[in-house]
Amino acid sequence: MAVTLNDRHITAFIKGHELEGMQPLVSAAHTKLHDKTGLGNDFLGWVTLPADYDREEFERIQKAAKKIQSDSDILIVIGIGGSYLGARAVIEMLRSPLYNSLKKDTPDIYFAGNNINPTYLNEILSICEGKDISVNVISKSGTTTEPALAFRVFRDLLEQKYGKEGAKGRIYATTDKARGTLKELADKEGYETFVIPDDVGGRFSVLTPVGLLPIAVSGCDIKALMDGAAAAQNAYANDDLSKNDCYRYAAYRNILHAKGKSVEMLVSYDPAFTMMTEWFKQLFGESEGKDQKGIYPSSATFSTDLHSLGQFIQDGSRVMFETVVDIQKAKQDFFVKDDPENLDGLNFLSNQDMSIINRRALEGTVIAHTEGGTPNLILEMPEPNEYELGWLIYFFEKACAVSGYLLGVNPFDQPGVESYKKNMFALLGKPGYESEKEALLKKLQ
Ligand SMILES: O=P(O)(O)OC[C@H]1O[C@H](O)[C@H](O)[C@@H](O)[C@@H]1O
Repeated sequence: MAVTLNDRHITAFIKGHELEGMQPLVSAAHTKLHDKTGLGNDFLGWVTLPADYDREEFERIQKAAKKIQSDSDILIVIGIGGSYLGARAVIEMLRSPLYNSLKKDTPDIYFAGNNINPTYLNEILSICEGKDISVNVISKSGTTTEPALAFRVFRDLLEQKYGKEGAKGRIYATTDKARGTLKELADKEGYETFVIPDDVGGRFSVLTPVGLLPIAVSGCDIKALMDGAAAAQNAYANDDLSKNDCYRYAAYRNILHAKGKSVEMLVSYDPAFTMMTEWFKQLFGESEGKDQKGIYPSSATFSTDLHSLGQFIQDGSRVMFETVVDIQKAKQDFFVKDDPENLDGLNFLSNQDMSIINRRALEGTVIAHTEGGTPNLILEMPEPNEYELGWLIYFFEKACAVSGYLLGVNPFDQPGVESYKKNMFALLGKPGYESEKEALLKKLQ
């Protein structure tokens, strides 16, 4: 079954001819993407990846996942940004945000190297005490500070615990095929390595070994994930806006942006989807937010955030639109029983599944927010399974690329990320940054 765009509620904000007017622009973006003639055309490997991924490496991923499942209580996944968010997002969505606390026969999974907070690191280390551990260190560049620092700590821990030879059999490195410090280290130490293809940027890499190894360790069916993405690749291969939901979503975003909607809120009614919204924020934020342009990607999980951000969405500055991911089937439902005494006055909710109550919350909110002046697009995902999620991931990746081209930016670079790094390195005294240090220190006085 397919992920589909329900655009019924957008008609209050966008007229038919506005969408028709976008067709030539969308077709031009489509051609750039498929003929590889647009900005950033070195980074288009993800477009056909679901069909042409490396099958031999895929087998190795599944073998490594089985080994980790059989010899480890805990898998530490070290990475940041595109080398972190996708794996965590898929595991939380398909297994559970409470994955580590569930009764299960797969290892616990902790994510490290996604911040520089010492307390967080210490807490993970103490959880590891007395447990068998494997480590998957992930970095495309192989030089990112946060994961490199965390890996130094966990490499040391594994070598202390298992000896150099034992540690070697428990460390898996996912990185560039040839370049970077991590690749050199992995080759020198003899770790098993997995390759992030040159032409797939970090934020588009969840369907490469970056995401696939940790996701497989959690017990998800990575073949079905890839099959869903491949189905989406087929479904969105035609540029006709009336038949291509992915492109229609990109076009609507662009029209709304031109009408002053500068914030998109990705919303779901399932806490398991919350990390998917974090993945979405990197994907769209780094792809579109440049040259002083772009829609600011934000997120909310309802009904939770209806009790915090709901007021603003209904009634605050009219700067945002919502994209609601409507996951139409709950993994597990809960039957709300009748209470003969009805002391809490809740019998109007009883004798039905809780998912129905959640659905009424969605329906009521979509109408309220739309009437309040916040446009709502709805993405219907029939079931929370591997196939559908693979489809949804590809949907967002392709929509993001087309949106970026419609906006006139290079969706595949992230030059703005370097500024803070330069300052941080200078302040920490990294060799090569000496001249900047003094000037920065003066600014801090
Ligand atoms: O995979 P890595 O090379 O370690 O990069 C991890 C992340 O860090 C960078 O600063 C970029 O802004 C991200 O796009 C990237 O996903």
